[in-house]
Amino acid sequence: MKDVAARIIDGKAVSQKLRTELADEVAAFKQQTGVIPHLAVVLVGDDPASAVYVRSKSKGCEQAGMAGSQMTLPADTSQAQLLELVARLNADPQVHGILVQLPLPRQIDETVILDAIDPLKDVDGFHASNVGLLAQGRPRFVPCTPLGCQKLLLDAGIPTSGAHAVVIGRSEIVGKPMASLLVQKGAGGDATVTICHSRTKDLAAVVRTADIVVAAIGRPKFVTADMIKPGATVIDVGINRIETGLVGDVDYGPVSEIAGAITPVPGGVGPMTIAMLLANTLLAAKLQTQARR
Ligand SMILES: Nc1nc(=O)c2c([nH]1)NC[C@@H]1CN(c3ccc(C(=O)N[C@@H](CCC(=O)O)C(=O)O)cc3)C=[N+]21
Repeated sequence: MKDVAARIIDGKAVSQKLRTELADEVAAFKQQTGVIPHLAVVLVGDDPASAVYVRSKSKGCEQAGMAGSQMTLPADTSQAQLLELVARLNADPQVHGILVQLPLPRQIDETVILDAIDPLKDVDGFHASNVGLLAQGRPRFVPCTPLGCQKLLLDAGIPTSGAHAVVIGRSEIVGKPMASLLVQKGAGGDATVTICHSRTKDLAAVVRTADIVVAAIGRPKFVTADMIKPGATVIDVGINRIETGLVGDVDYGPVSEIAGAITPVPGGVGPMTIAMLLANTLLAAKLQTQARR
């Protein structure tokens, strides 16, 4: 047993640092090109939690010296109407990044919408061509949450090369791209990667072999202390709103007594997601400014 509490990986602090660096890069880009990077965020429906994220995204843009705009469509918007808005944003040379907030109402097929976004404006990295580029090891836009997790590991000096990383969850937006990043050659990669999911046999035994655990299941306190090898690094991607407030996918108290390092919720991965979205918006502006010359 390990009796020293884990090091807390402070995602809020790391994201602040990255956002300050980004603001300098944005200023230099504006000076060189006269172009102001612009992120357009589209929200369908009036889910209050989504509205809060959407506002923090456009606020983040302004803090970094970029432009943020948001469009809210009614919950009964049709797929055709949303496609029309996406086409308009695709054609707008002032807009460099487009984010359509997920989940979408049931009458709209998410993959149809995501694949309609211009891949050079796809700051979420969810378009099939960006997914393919990441899988091929030549990433363009990498999904913000897994990219933020990788940056946290790098910033905290957690070695990934040769480490056994276990990703719990096989979603297209976190689990799969996270595994791609960790297995890739180079810094923040070179890990031996296992993906666990709801059909995995003896998941606890697999997770117990991990040097790095990335929990992206979407179930509150799913990862318990008995699943963690002493000294392992635990990255908690979960954002679960329960009666007692916001909790992650990790049973934080007990796990933090076993782990070597751990991300809290809130203040861990969440703020990094926003920072990566802003970084991807600058990348989008750069790609489009080059493309037009
Ligand atoms: N197209 C699309 N792209 C997304 O990136 C996307 C999305 N749809 N739909 C919803 C999820 C969720 N998401 C979060 C981002 C930041 C925090 C975040 O900053 N959380 C803070 C606290 C938040 C709070 O207190 O409510 C934290 O963890 O410290 C959380 C969740 C992005 N998402």
